[in-house]
Amino acid sequence: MTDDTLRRAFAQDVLTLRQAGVRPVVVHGGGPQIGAHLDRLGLKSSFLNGLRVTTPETMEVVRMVLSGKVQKELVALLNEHGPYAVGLSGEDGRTLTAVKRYAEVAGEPVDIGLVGDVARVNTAVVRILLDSGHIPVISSVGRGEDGQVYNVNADTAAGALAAALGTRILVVLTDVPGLYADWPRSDRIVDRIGAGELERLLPTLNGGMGPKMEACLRAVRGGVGAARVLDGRAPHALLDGLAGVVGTGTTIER
Ligand SMILES: Nc1ncnc2c1ncn2[C@@H]1O[C@H](COP(=O)(O)OP(=O)(O)O)[C@@H](O)[C@H]1O
Ligand SMILES: CC(=O)N[C@@H](CCC(=O)OP(=O)(O)O)C(=O)O
Repeated sequence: MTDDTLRRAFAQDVLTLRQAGVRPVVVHGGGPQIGAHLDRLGLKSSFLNGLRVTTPETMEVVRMVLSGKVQKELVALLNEHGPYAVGLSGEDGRTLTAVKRYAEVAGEPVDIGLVGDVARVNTAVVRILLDSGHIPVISSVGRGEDGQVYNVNADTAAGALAAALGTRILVVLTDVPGLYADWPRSDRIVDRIGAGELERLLPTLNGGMGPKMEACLRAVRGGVGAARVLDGRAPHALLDGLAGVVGTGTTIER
């Protein structure tokens, strides 16, 4: 999403899917864009368990960048060929109700501020948009029942939405070719993995792969047909991945 050519190829893929009768829902993050904006403001930020430690000041930037910048750019790109895409924050229509999430270090919970997990999904507005032929584009910001706005990891938001909508497939685009079997070594990619095996593997995963695989697990456990982690650095990764081009990514099966 930080490379214009890749972003355009992604938008084309989404539009091609829509034209083919698929009803895509786009959930986006924007970690690098948030990082760049925090730098510009001279604000420091750090990650724990792949999650950004989020102060109220950081939250303001996260919300602004995700719902105000990354989302609007993506919507504009999708709408170059027609009035298809509609941007929604997880806050809108109470799509994502969040609950405070803690990191875990040595089995102990660690407070990482305004980071949220998805407690509940309200699919009403998303379904209205899908039924009217639109492409919902959703940012991973949620509101808690406590009135607080929470920073939700984009993979977490996508996994929860996929399960709530009962989608056929969850596709996760990232910056590696898939799940490395022997991380930090990168010579072997896991082709496919079942939910049970992934659950056992989950505590050993670090960095952003933790929330990503947890989201895939949540999706398939929640009834989604399959989840696929694909290398978003390859142009048209989305269409190639769905077409089952051999050697692409990691598939998480029920
Ligand atoms: N087993 C693993 N396989 C692949 N990547 C891993 C693994 N463990 C940790 N990672 C890290 O997770 C990163 C992907 O997560 P993240 O940075 O959150 O991506 P995104 O921004 O796409 O959500 C990779 O770039 C890699 O550094
Ligand atoms: C809690 C948490 O870590 N939130 C993420 C939200 C954006 C995101 O997930 O963006 P990517 O998909 O580009 O990583 C963050 O603040 O970076």
